[in-house]
Amino acid sequence: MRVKICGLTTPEGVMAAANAGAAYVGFVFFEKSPRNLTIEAARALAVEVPLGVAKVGLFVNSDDAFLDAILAAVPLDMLQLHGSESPERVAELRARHGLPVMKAIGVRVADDLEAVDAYATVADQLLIDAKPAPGADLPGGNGLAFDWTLLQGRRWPVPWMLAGGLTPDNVARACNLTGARQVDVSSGVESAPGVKDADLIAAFTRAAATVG
Ligand SMILES: O=C(O)c1ccccc1NCC(=O)[C@H](O)[C@H](O)COP(=O)(O)O
Repeated sequence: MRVKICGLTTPEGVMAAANAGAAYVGFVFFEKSPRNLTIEAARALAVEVPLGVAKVGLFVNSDDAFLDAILAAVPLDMLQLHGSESPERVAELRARHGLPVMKAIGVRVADDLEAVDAYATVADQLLIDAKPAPGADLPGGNGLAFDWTLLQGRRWPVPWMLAGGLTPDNVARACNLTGARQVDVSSGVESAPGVKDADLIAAFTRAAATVG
């Protein structure tokens, strides 16, 4: 089981994630988010991430200039695209930056899964997340779960992660229901929006590790 802890904002949070065995740490570059990082803050965090833990930058419909500026300063290992980027834009960014790209897809009903196939041919990984409520400020990181049974029997040709409303209490059940072997969490390991809790991070990775 591989765990991604998303929306880290402090060195303590990064170390808590690494010490708990996270395979990925996520840094948010989206102004409206309580987890948003400046370039300087992100660089300071990224250089402290232990080798072997992948540093994922989360972007929402970012333009080339913004991505260029972040990538010139912050040593990221993967781009997570969490907006309405088209399959063509995913392919373009993957080629332009030479980094693997994970495309997030929001799911509320079965029809939402139709979009996944188009991205599975151009992205390196998929992030299957809950679709936010209409009018929500954030396209992700809302602590909202979706109906996990929608994923039963679904398979894609690239690795995928399950996200959306996961917590230490529900992550094992979510993985057993969906067959997920990678999970992503943000709100479920926070004591307040944007404030990661080391005990919850450790509890989350322990619970994920119980999945057979
Ligand atoms: O975390 C944010 O603030 C955020 C902002 C804009 C786009 C995506 C964002 N977060 C995505 C995630 O943290 C996760 O990939 C995923 O949505 C799960 O979040 P949560 O339900 O809070 O565990």
